[in-house]
Amino acid sequence: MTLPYASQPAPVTPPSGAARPRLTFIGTGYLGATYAICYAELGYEVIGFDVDVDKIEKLGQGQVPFHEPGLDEMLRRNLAAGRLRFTTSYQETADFGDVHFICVGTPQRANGLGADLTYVEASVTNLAQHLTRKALIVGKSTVPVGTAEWVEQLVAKHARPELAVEVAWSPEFLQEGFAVDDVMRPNRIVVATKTEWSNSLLHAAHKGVFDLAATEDREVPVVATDFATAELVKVAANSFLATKISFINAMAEVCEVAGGDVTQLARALGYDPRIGNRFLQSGVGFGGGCLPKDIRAFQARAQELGAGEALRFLHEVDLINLRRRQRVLNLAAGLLGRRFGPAGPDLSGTRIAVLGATFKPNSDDVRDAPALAVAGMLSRAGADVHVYDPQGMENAKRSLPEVEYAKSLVDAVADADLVCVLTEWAEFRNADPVALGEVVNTKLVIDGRNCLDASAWKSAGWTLRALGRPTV
Ligand SMILES: NC(=O)C1=CN([C@@H]2O[C@H](COP(=O)(O)OP(=O)(O)OC[C@H]3O[C@@H](n4cnc5c(N)ncnc54)[C@H](O)[C@@H]3O)[C@@H](O)[C@H]2O)C=CC1
Ligand SMILES: O=C(O)[C@H]1O[C@H](OP(=O)(O)OP(=O)(O)OC[C@H]2O[C@@H](n3ccc(=O)[nH]c3=O)[C@H](O)[C@@H]2O)[C@H](O)[C@@H](O)[C@@H]1O
Repeated sequence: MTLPYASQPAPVTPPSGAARPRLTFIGTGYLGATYAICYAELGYEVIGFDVDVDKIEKLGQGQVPFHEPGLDEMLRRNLAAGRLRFTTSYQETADFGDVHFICVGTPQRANGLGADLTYVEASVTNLAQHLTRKALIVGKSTVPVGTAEWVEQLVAKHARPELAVEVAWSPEFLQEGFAVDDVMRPNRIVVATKTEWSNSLLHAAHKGVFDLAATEDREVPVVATDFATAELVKVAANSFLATKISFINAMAEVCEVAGGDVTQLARALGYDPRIGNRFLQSGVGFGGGCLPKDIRAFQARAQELGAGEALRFLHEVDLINLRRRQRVLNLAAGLLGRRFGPAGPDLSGTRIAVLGATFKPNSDDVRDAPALAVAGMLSRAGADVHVYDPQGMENAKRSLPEVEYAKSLVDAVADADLVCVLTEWAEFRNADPVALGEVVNTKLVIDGRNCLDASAWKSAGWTLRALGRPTV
């Protein structure tokens, strides 16, 4: 059963008796910590819970354990105001919350394409076992369709029946790097509730967002739907975004052989409002903790449900995307005049600067980052690789220890035979090609994100190859 959501549901008294529902966010990674902090900023009393003791200690001391613009100051302000705290205690969390948002990771399974739901199972089971009064558990993690019903069964099995604990689903669409604004000013909220009570309570839990929108003369569209649709909206959205990126990268492949310029092609496409100009930035492809794993998990789930054929194109989307990484390796080898053996190109004796490690700028997230993947491929081909990233160095060192890490952009490019710009940080876009030209061995650059001013680099004497564009 689906219930109307946006249209002023009846007021509800939260089980804690507080005026506004008390919120908990279970899993304080990129999603949960951002939510906990932003909802405290909106005036809610909030607990962030995680099993990772280090993370919780850091957050409690006012340090956001990842890079997200605007979040640090907001964390400290809300800790000081007493609206926000962090804990590793399920009991404290269960005793406090009226609405518990499940924000734990759902990574790709180690032995397959599907989503690993271990953390969802552990967090829901433990929370349910510790509840001592009625509460609403809301799934926010990205999950395979059918998970919400399974979570309901877990809750029924592990929570005391007389508490009548309820489950709702509300997937999340925030983009790292814009997370604060995306949470405070979402472009839509999708909810799936099954009773008047959960509908009213979830509305109250989102009211801060609606109130903020009203003060700014905006509205937040709400789509109220059933569990399955809510789960599917999320993976459909990420699949669409991934497809759009792979579409333009497929065009880049064709431009490369036909002599076209994919950036001009994208610009021309984007003026058509039916297509739109966003997510048409071609380059080394998409990465991160979500798009790659979500399109794979979606295919795996569709296969299980007998609809594998419908999503076969997502396999192609994935392949186009992964080919971009290989393309940078092959281009590097070609530009450096290296031979291709049966195991790929031999880059031994070359020194290559890789600028960028994170999956995109304004983030320190290196999960499935194309830049770091290419750095690894270049290194395995024998190159002496020096990586520099403004924010991602610590995570990158843990993820890919076998390459060198430079202290600065200039250190990275010093004596390089080739520079590869693989994440479009402003520091790289605005770098002075004249100054860099003085420290490199050869003025050869691959623009893996179509982010450099080609004419400025050319005037400074560089040979620049951008993916999907003619050489300058
Ligand atoms: N990162 C993003 O921008 C977005 C992520 N999502 C989805 O949100 C979910 C979380 O993603 P991230 O925050 O990026 O992952 P993350 O890996 O940064 O954070 C997950 C957190 O869950 C914690 N955790 C694991 N087991 C737990 C347990 N039993 N109890 C409590 N905490 C536990 C981990 O310690 C970690 O801190 C995923 O399903 C993801 O697909 C959805 C939209 C945006
Ligand atoms: O489910 C999630 O976690 C999130 O995944 C993505 O957000 P995010 O991973 O933060 O990053 P995006 O900005 O979408 O970028 C993803 C990747 O695509 C690449 N990209 C993006 C846009 C583009 O035009 N071209 C392109 O190659 C980026 O460099 C990056 O590697 C979605 O945009 C969010 O809506 C979603 O909530």
